[in-house]
Amino acid sequence: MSYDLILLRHGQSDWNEKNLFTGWVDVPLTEAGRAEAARGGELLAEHNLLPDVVYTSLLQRAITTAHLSLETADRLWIPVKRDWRLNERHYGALQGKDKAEVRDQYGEEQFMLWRRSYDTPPPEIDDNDPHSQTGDPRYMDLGDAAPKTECLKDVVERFIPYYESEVIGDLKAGKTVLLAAHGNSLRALVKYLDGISDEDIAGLNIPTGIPLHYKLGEDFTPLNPGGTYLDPEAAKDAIQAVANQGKK
Ligand SMILES: O=C(O)[C@@H](CO)OP(=O)(O)O
Repeated sequence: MSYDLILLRHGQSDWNEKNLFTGWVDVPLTEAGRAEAARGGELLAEHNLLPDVVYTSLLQRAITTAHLSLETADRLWIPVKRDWRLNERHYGALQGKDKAEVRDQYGEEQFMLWRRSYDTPPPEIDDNDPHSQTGDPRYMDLGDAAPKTECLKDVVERFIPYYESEVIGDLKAGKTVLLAAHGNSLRALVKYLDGISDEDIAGLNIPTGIPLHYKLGEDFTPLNPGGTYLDPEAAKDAIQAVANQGKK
């Protein structure tokens, strides 16, 4: 018995293109990002990995990516489950800031600590910051639990319990699950699936728009550790591009 789980980071967003820290800011896909999403759907169809259910975050770049890929794969009709727990990591006071400028201002070490360390969150975002989510109706139910910054550990702590209680149930029922989410929320899940250490996860980057297939065994651990990118060549270059962000 095995289970099919597909992780899909959204296609390029406006702020990926501009090299800005994004987090919970709800920016749209670029035209290139929309094309990546459609190509993602083609890859699903080519590999006969047709999702039976899709999970998305509450952010339009993941929602649109899921929609465009499912449209291409002719699976627009499947059930959709959306939850804030799949959201990108909240980037705190860095949201809206230029990555290269932050790196120049604070230095490489602090930049990488904020960006990739497991447990050092950026400073909290101020409620009056134009990029704060305070008052956003989609997070009203969260009340005081709504984050104002997060490190990767915080994402693991919100996302993994949800994965275990919701997603595993669908997998158990024999459904092929597509999870359309974000660079850091998917890093949190990959850390958990592959048992990556707090230190080593710093070196793992996920490219936009390329489906990553995990075949899970009976105990829901990967039969193909690290997963399999459906377009491995494109993934290699794209992973390097994410790693180099902030460099000039
Ligand atoms: O800005 C962000 O929200 C994320 C993903 O684009 O960036 P990074 O890869 O630097 O964590």
